[in-house]
Amino acid sequence: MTQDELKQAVGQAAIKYVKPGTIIGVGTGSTVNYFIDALKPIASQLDGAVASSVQSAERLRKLGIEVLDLNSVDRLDIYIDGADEITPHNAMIKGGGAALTREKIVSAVAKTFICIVDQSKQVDVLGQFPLPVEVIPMARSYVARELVKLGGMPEYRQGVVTDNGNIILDVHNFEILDPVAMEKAINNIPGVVTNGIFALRGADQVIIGTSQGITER
Ligand SMILES: O=C(CO)[C@H](O)[C@H](O)COP(=O)(O)O
Repeated sequence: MTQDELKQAVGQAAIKYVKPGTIIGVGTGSTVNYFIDALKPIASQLDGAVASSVQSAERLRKLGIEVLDLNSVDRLDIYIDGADEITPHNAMIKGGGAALTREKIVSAVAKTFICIVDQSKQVDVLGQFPLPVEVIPMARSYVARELVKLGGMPEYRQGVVTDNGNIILDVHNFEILDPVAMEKAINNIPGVVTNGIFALRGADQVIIGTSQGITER
């Protein structure tokens, strides 16, 4: 199976966790796009969705699913999203699609974070994928210098402005042996909105598409 077929398979596999009459949290990316497409037959049974990006919101609306403001929702049973890397302990790097801040906020509200990935996203140690950091534009150079002090090589993601009006620094050269400590350390730099390590709140469930079939843990 191709990587795209594996993404489609995990998107479909996540549908069984969507209960009629609920509001769901929906992430961002190509894997999540397959999940949204798979919602089509049950779209009318949902009470709505909270999306982590303008892109996902538009895709949900095309299916007739009402997209709600997070401020009008006090609980989400599930949040479904992809990842750029995931460890056996369910710590992740996210933000390849620049939606990391909203992803972190919406997932924080959800009771269960279900991560859907193809097998290529599995790693033992986070950091091969450059770590996205969302930064207030005026703090870009300062934050970049602080990230160098932490051992990283930040690269400005040219031409990208997040849904929140900020910029992204992609940090190369990190070997993230303690994801919780690193997540906190980077978030402590003034000017950082958030970083793409999801370890303080990792995934609760993971659906993995492999060439041998779907596995869950
Ligand atoms: O964090 C994300 C977007 O900000 C995505 O979940 C992550 O980049 C994975 O994307 P894809 O499913 O396209 O491989």
